[in-house]
Amino acid sequence: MSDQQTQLDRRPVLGCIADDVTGATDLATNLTQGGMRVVQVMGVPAKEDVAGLEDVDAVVVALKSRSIDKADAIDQSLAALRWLAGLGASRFYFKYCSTFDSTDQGNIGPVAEALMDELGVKQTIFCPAFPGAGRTVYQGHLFVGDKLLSESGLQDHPLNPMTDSNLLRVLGRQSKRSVGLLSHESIGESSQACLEKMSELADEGVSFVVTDCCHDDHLATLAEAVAAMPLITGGSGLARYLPSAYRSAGVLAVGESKTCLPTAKGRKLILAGSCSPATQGQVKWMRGRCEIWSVDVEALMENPAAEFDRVIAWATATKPDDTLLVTSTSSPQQVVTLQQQYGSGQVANAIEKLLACVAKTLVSDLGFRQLVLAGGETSGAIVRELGIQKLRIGPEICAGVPWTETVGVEPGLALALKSGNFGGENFFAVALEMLA
Ligand SMILES: Nc1ncnc2c1ncn2[C@@H]1O[C@H](COP(=O)(O)OP(=O)(O)O)[C@@H](O)[C@H]1O
Ligand SMILES: O=C(O)[C@@H](O)C(=O)COP(=O)(O)O
Repeated sequence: MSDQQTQLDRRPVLGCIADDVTGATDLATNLTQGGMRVVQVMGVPAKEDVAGLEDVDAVVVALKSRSIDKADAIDQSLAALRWLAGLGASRFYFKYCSTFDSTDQGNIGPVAEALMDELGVKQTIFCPAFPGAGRTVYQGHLFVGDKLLSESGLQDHPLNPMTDSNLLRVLGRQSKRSVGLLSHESIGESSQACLEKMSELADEGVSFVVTDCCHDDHLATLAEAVAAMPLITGGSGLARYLPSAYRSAGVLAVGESKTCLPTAKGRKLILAGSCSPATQGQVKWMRGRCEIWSVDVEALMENPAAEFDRVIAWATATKPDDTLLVTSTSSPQQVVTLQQQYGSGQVANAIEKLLACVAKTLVSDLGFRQLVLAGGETSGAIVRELGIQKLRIGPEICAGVPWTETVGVEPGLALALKSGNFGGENFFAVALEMLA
């Protein structure tokens, strides 16, 4: 038994590694709804840091490894795996985006491969589907609502444009492993049929299995089929059905998880760095409904300190009960122009840094305590700047986005970390009204 385990009453059943922070809360809320007690930690904690992890069923480690160099993503993911294994977890979940955000270099395939090697696992599944949020997979092709991934707006993502909807091809470019399909026919039949098909694929040397999934019943069947696998990979949809599958398999006690809204009181702040179509619509919807600062990205690139000073001066001049929204969201054409002018990494970093520094100053100097953040990379940068280490998961605002509350830091904050492409057009207002 490891030192970590001796300090815990029970071992978590499931250890999760999420490649971004909004993805982590998405996963955590789905596991919670399935009845697991879940804690989310930011980055890989120190070995001895097990506070707050007593009596949990699942622990989610939130990394910021989606758009970094693949060697670094592998190192961080392996460190997370080892820390979770040290807690006693025996099953692991690698969570990435339901829109499979990645490039030909990775990081989904290479990280999955490294985790498989570390665990001595020969086969794993790739299940990004999340029908509740409109993500389905048919014959290995990913759809967002009624559109193929490559026509859904994700083809214009600033960091990982998704221009191919065929996940077998996408993974085939990221790894030398053989990739196969578990089709909706097997999944529609039964979990036993899935196991037989996966075993056939294994005999053919297929170690990466992309799973079709058209609706929630498919996820439930798939969850049963994979309940014994040491490593599974996917979006968060499958997570909703895993707790029940684990209970049926006898590895998770019957229990319920209760969630409650965060109690932090204070000013309300929305920070949106996502350029996804959903966030663009949500920002537009807020016009006239709160005070908005649109970042002048060109001015920021020329003189970051001056743009920061302007945002803070504007925020300081607002009334104490105003809700503030600071956004850099731009149309695909504007993003391309800015990237050509300054470089995509440079623009992304400068905006993330600005929003993170604005968040820090508004929290520490102006009493903002209820924060809604839009965008995975954006949220990762802000949460890091705020020094947040653990989150308690609260009630869901929309599919995949819960309210959360910081644990163990002063001042306590209510945080909603929204995936760029999640939520209806009134998401920001709905989220904040829940706390009113
Ligand atoms: N106007 C812009 N031009 C170029 N890049 C931008 C702009 N606004 C934001 N970005 C960058 O785009 C990235 C958006 O990623 P992210 O925050 O993960 O959103 P999403 O959840 O939509 O993927 C961030 O790195 C952000 O800094
Ligand atoms: O699976 C999903 O779609 C989300 O959980 C997710 O990963 C969000 O990523 P961002 O769109 O970058 O916020």
